[in-house]
Amino acid sequence: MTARIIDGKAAAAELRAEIGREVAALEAAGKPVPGLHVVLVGEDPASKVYVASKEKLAAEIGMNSVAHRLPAETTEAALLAKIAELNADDGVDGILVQLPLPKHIDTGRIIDAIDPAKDVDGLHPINAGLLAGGKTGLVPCTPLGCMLLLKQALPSLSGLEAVVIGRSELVGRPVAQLLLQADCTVTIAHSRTRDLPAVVKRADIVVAAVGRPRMVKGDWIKPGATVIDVGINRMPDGKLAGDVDYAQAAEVAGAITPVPGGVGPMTIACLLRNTLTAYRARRG
Ligand SMILES: Nc1nc2c(c(=O)[nH]1)N[C@@H](CN(C=O)c1ccc(C(=O)N[C@@H](CCC(=O)O)C(=O)O)cc1)CN2
Repeated sequence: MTARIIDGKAAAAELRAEIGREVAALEAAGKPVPGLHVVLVGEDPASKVYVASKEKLAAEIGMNSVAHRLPAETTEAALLAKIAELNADDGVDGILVQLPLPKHIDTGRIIDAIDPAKDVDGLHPINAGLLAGGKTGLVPCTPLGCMLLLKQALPSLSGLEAVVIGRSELVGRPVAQLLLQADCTVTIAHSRTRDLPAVVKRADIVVAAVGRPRMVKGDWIKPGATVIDVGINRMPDGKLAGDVDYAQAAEVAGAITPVPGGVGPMTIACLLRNTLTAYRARRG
């Protein structure tokens, strides 16, 4: 069997175009356009690329897109002051602080300072709590992207066995909550899970979010399963690899996301969707 490729690049382009039409309709009605503000601290090369991409794609669909680039030596107090300024600005609908932050800054303290109504990353404890309670707040972008791809790939998720590998606050935990909301039977596997291959083998849906290149092997996958690979690992040759051994898994799975071109592009499209959601919740 050769798996169907789930094309995240195409799905993301379609989602951005749809949001762009909604932004154009707001503008045509004489309303302000949504404002997305992304904060980058320091010079991490990958973060610089992601922030530039967020800035460009938000502007491309007509949003008011602003990137705040702060030096690596920025203090926690200065970053908190920047967030307070953005929280208080009525023209700001979405605030995202690019992660990882430099080590001298406490990430939790920064996330907690963002107005939950503007937290388009969905990481604030209020939004995480709403998600854990099965309610709708702002949902983290990558998990939201995984769900949109799964809903596109499968006729129904109800009753399916889902195994999420990884328990991070950014991906593993929220995607597990979303799968539960979609009536899947969910297992969160992690570094202490015993016999991980056997756990993964019973899954109809596998979401790999561990950050270890090609860790999930083809013979771990149940024939016909849907595989969502969240890993984006830069290899010594400069190429990207996912957390799943794609060549092996594609021989067994029913459908699979590639890396690059799978979940990654959905992350930014979902950020734009969250910005529009935050705008509508605040401004109608
Ligand atoms: N505050 C946040 N920080 C980070 C998040 C996040 O959701 N919020 N996620 C990642 C980085 N990220 C967005 O910020 C991101 C990662 C990957 C992609 C993407 O489109 N990847 C492409 C490949 C790009 C490449 O060549 O490097 C793909 O997979 O096809 C977009 C956004 C960590 N930080």
